[in-house]
Amino acid sequence: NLTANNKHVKMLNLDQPVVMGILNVTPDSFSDGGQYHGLDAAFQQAQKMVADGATIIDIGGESTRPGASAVSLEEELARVIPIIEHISAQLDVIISIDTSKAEVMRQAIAAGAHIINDVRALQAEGALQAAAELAVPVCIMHMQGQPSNMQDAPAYQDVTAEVVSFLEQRILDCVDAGIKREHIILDPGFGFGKTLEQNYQLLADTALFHQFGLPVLIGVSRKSMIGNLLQCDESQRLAGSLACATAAAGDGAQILRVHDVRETADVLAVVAQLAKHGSNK
Ligand SMILES: Cn1cnc2c(O)nc(N)nc21
Repeated sequence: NLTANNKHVKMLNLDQPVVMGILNVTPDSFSDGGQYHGLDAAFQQAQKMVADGATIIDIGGESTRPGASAVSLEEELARVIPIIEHISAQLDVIISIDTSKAEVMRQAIAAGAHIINDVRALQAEGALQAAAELAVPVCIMHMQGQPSNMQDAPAYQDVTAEVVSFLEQRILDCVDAGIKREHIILDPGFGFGKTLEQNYQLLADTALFHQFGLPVLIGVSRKSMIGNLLQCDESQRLAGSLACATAAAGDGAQILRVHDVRETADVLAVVAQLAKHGSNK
């Protein structure tokens, strides 16, 4: 169990897989197209995701889709702090801040966020120290390259072995920096410097990421690994996303980061029910 920050002590019980609802407050987010840019619209979306079964709301002010451009600190803060304050005051839900910037981490936690979600695994200036000082759960994710170039030519000898060993080393770096080991959440980083085949290899290998005894977060919702396979745009990727969620949950993933909360929560309920009946194979 991950205890969120002392501001609102919330227990994140991961005995069963939980849904993390995506709340992009960016004008170019690849799926919502920034329709939640306004505070009220964003809050209503958060409210709906909580009602639909989201245990965590992941708030991001800088799009990390392939080719996305960087966002200034001021702009990112302006996008995320108001909505964090609003959700923290009005909803009983765990809030994660999707950011790589140390200052955004600090201000987001001060504003009521409980978890740090960093696609750059705390590699930016001051991020490791900030996460250690804030003493909250933190998700570290593997990315090859940067959003601006990661999909140009992803290359691995053995994608799973290399992602596993990156996370293994990053855990050591985090612990050395003073982060409690039990506060760390691991994420293979689907779509972050991986080809379609490499993404499916990682998904097939989900169970291997449990070797560290830490929660595993999976984010495949509506991604190109589904779109390129099915040749469809984001609005047509629900079935593919749910198939991936089913596979990941079946392999013990604890947190699923998704756009379609209701449908994913239903999938997890069925997977949990099925898991109660050990097979007789
Ligand atoms: C912000 N973001 C986009 N995709 C993601 C993924 O797969 N994992 C995590 N932790 N964050 C993500």
